[in-house]
Parts: sequence; C-alpha cells; structure tokens
Amino acid sequence: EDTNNGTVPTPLTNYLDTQYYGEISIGSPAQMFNVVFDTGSANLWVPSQSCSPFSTACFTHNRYDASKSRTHIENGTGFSIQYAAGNVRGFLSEDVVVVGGIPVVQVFAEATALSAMPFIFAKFDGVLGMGYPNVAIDGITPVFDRIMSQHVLKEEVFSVYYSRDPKHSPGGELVLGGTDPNYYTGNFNYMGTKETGKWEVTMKGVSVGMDMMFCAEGCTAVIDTGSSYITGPLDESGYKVNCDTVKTLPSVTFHLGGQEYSLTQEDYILWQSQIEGDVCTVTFRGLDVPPPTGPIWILGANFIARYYTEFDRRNNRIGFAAAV
Ligand SMILES: CC(C)(C)OC(=O)N[C@@H]1CNC[C@H](C(=O)N(Cc2cccc(Cl)c2Cl)C2CC2)C1
Repeated sequence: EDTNNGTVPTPLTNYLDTQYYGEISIGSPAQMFNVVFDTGSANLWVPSQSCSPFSTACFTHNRYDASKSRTHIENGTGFSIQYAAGNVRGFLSEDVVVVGGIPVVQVFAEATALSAMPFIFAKFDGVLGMGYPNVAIDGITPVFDRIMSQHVLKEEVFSVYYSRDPKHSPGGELVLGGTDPNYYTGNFNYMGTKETGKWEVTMKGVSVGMDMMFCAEGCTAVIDTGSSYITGPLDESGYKVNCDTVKTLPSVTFHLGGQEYSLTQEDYILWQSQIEGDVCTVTFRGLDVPPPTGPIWILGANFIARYYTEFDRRNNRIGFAAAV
C-alpha cells in the first residue's frame, strides 16, 4: 500500500541481530537483490554475473546480469571499495533501481571480486549506501539523492526500525519519506549532524552506570545502520562475560543532543546458548581512530534497535524515538 505518496515501506530481514537487509530490484525485467541500507556509506554495489570463478562470496549470492536487462546502460569504469574488514572490486553500470516502490536510473557497481572475508558471512547480496553524496566513492550520486530530486517524498527523510529479536516479523523496516508510528512511542529528539556532511553527531559523553567513563570532553558519534555493534576507543572488544552476572551489569548511557540514551545489558549482551553452555559477549568493539577524526564512536544496529531513527536530509538532523 502507498503510505507516503509514492513510497511503500521496505520490510527488512533480521539475521541474528547483526545483519538487517531488504529487497531492491535492478533492471528490466526486475532482478532482485538483498541489500544492507547503510548510512555509513553512499554507494550501491551488488555482485556481478561476470564475477571471477575464484570469488566464492560472489557465487553464493544473487548476481546482476546486464545482458538480461533491456534498460541496462553500459559504463565500465573501474570501481573498488576498501572496507576495514575486506574489499570489493568491479566496474560501474547504470540501470533502473527500484527502492520502496520508487524507480530511479542509478549508477552502481557490479562487483566482480568480493573478498571472502567478511562477505562469506554476509546473508545480504550487496550494499545500498544511504550516506551523504560527499561520502560517495567516485562522486556517484547516491540513490536517496536521486529519489529526492524526483520530489515524490512527503518529507526528505528516511527512517529505520530494527527489531531486537530475530523471531519478530518483520525484522525491521525502512521508510522513505517519513516515519512509521507502528514502531516507536513518544516524541522524537533531534540533533544536528556535524557539518562534515555525514550521518554523525557530537556526543557529550558515555556513562557506564553512574560514572562518565568515556568521551568526557566530547567526541563524534556515527549513526551507522550498516554496522552490527557499537564501536568505540575501547581496548575490550568481543568481551566475554559470565552469563550469570549479566543481570548485574550496568546500563551504558550515550549523551546525545541534550538527551540520555541508555542501553541495558539485554541491549548490549549477545547471549548465545551453545552445547557446552551459554556464552555471553559484550557487543562493544574496540576501534581506535586517532584525532582529528577520532575519538569516534560508531552506534550500530544494537543502538538503532533500541532507538527508532529518523535521518533528515532536509534539516540535516537525526531524530531518535523509543523503539517499540
Ligand atoms: C570509507 C567507506 C568505504 C565509504 O566506508 C564504508 O563503506 N563503511 C561502511 C560503514 N557501514 C558498515 C559497513 C560494513 O562494515 N559492511 C560489512 C558488514 C557489516 C555487518 C555484517 C557483515 Cl557480514 C558485513 Cl560484511 C557493509 C555491509 C555494510 C562499512
């Protein structure tokens, strides 16, 4: 059903609370792909039919076949992304991409080489960057910018709901042009994005329990829908705790835009029941980014699952409301 004059919500699949992806189509007739809608990047790439036979990660995913699309436009320019954990190489193509019911003619990358790490663990096929244009590699206009220039959206915003429990259905939802009141309660609290033209805000501190433990002088918080966890300048990463002590663990509070956003142990502990017993891991990752970029925190899926997030391009601000 059309809820935002021109757009329909995109249901997301939640894979183990670590990967949230939804379906888009590319080409005519439509070729379907599962993509992560990633606010930490701004390019669209999917595996290519012409990927190398040695790229295992490519063969276990849906691949775009240009020869089968009558709306395909040849480009051929080389393309590569260097992630922290791996890389993607390929070439550019252009075709009709449909997101949330909206068609756009989009320049995207056909990946011909995907590093096995980490993409053999990816349940999604590709990535659809929802970041600002200045994050886009090769200056390619991002999908959401192409959608905005069609003036079909009621508001120039998009919103993200991530479920906290893989058994819930849907595992999440992306709304283009508005928010979905079914997935949040109360009001939104807004904060301006930094003038860097990224989905990042100034954070005033991080408290553990009652003590301000980190970022006391202020730091940057990136709101990154494509990251699974919370990353900060911590030396503990993948910290294991005794599951019996989990209920005594303190809340962790992020001070953003004059509000306090707390995560309780159920939000930040990954509790896995295994044969040899339960294993509990703190889902904070250590990542040291030196100044001037750092110190930087990345608030990923387990933050967004607790706080429904509205990304507002019109007003260059981010809004949080309590997720249902
Ligand atoms: C500098 C620039 C290249 C733009 O930086 C980024 O693109 N930075 C991206 C920021 N958002 C997270 C992205 C990421 O880590 N992955 C890998 C990933 C994440 C979760 C789970 C799995 Cl399995 C995987 Cl493979 C992409 C899938 C979104 C990198």
